[in-house]
Amino acid sequence: MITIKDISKRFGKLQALDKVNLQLHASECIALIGPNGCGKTTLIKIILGMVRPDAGTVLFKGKDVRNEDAYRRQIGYMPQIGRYPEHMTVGQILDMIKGIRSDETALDLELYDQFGMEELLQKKMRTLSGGTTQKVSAVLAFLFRPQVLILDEPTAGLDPVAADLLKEKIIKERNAGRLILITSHILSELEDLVSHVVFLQEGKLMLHKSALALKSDTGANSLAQSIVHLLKNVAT
Ligand SMILES: Nc1ncnc2c1ncn2[C@@H]1O[C@H](COP(=O)(O)OP(=O)(O)OP(=O)(O)O)[C@@H](O)[C@H]1O
Repeated sequence: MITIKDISKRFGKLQALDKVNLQLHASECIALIGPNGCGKTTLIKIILGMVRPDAGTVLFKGKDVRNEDAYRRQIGYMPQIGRYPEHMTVGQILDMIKGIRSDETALDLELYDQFGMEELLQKKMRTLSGGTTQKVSAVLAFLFRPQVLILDEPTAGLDPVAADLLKEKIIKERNAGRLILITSHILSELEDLVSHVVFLQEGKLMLHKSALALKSDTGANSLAQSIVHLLKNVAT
């Protein structure tokens, strides 16, 4: 569904991404992992058209995304830190985004209900805790039933109950055939979610493998263990 071809990006002297190639398909849940600053968020933002690559192309369902905006409607994005107009209420934010979309899709209100958004509608964004702001971001990412979900550290700041609800939702959407790209430093939480692992280091693609192959190659019992194995081997 998404093809990343020879993508490179520099910020001044820093090579944030170096000729990255990837093919991502429907029904996959891909963990995008790697050390701080390895280029994960930059890659996500290039897929979303928020950052322009210096070289290379992104294809969405075979079409080059350059100069094309419509594909973004098919992607739900949950940023690492959601930034919203501070003076607006949760209800106003939701109404505004529904208004911008104005399409006929029946909304997915599952997380809206589970996260108790109804009780928060009158609250101004600036009064929300970090975790509650994350809940608003999660609700928005899933609301329009996108075919692709890009979740950047989605459970960071969520309480354990909310994190569990979000994980259940991710599994449900993966099973319904969506493509899910997720970054997380909490390896144990990827265990039940992930079908494939993409590992970046210093902007380079070091590995793209199925979770099953990774476990059998490393002889580890869990995905978390095999990723630790991988990180240690790369570090030495
Ligand atoms: N707009 C920018 N201007 C300058 N440098 C940038 C910019 N955006 C990212 N970088 C740099 O590019 C590198 C990759 O950043 P990126 O945010 O993609 O890393 P990451 O893998 O998502 O890190 P983390 O795990 O900490 O979230 C970092 O060194 C970062 O400082």
